[in-house]
Amino acid sequence: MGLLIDGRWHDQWYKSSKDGAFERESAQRNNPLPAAEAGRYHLYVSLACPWAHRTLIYRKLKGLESLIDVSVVSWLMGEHGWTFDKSQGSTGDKLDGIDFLHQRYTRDDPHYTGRVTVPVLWDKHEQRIVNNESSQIIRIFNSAFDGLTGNRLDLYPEPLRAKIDALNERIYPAVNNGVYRAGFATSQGAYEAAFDALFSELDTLERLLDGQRYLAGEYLTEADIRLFTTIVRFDAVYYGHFKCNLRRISDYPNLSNWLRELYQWPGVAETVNMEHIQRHYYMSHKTINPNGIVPKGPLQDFGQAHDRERLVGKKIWKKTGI
Ligand SMILES: N[C@@H](CCC(=O)N[C@@H](CS)C(=O)NCC(=O)O)C(=O)O
Repeated sequence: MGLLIDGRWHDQWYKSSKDGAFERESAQRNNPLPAAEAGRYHLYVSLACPWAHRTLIYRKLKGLESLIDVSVVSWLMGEHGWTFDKSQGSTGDKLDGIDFLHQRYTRDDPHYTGRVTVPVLWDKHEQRIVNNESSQIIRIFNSAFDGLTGNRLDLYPEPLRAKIDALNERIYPAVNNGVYRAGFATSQGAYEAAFDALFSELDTLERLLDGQRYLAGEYLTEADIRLFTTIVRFDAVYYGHFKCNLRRISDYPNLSNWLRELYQWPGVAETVNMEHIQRHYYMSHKTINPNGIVPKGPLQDFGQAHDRERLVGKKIWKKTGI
């Protein structure tokens, strides 16, 4: 794993702050979509990555599969960062067969400095990265192509935006990024702070989901998708590999039933790849798992019946006009 400095690749582990806390670099490409066109954009993802996973779910739910093709990187993020090694689960780079994702970044900017992350939304016409921030790519997918697809589903409906924003603001630091802050901490204090904030938020979410079907109420929204991609990885990876082991998700009845409902949502299960997920984390993070042994468990079946029908659910909000 590493980063680009002035367009040159350097193999380097994450730097943590003085007190041992992990700090995630902000995404550097935050552009809106230039124009909605079928076939113009290409999506780069890792099937292991929770941030990239959000974009894959949106691509399914919003009917974008025939408009936006995808290249999947290999599960192993080693000395060259993300690669297109087909022997390690990659599809290869479908655009021009590059070997490493960092080559895509330097094609955008030959002097790029920063981490080379997924997801990436690439513009084939302009030969540049439109956006590499998942929270923005999913907003683009939520509406930009509606005129082409006729898809009216709205995961960020106007009347629920304030609620969704407030949920995201809590859940991102404590849970989505919180598991990484626990796993990549390099001091006991930083680890414990992340651990405590994580389980305090999971306890709050467990209570919230006791009385309502989804995070923002009766509709499935962006807030649920963003949380889902972390929760579905939790027991298999974060519990052990990142030492988030106060409780498993399977110890939380509401969270685990909510997880199953989302997993069983049409199209979602096809976006979950446990082989990529487990291999990526355990094989790539050599500082925390030096021998790269991948655990065989736990036994999980997200296809089991859930009990969420006991609560009122209205599925996904539908836009009235496009
Ligand atoms: N803010 C970004 C974060 C993306 C991110 O950190 N992705 C990880 C994979 S899970 C990555 O590519 N890491 C490579 C690195 O940091 O070197 C987003 O949400 O899109």
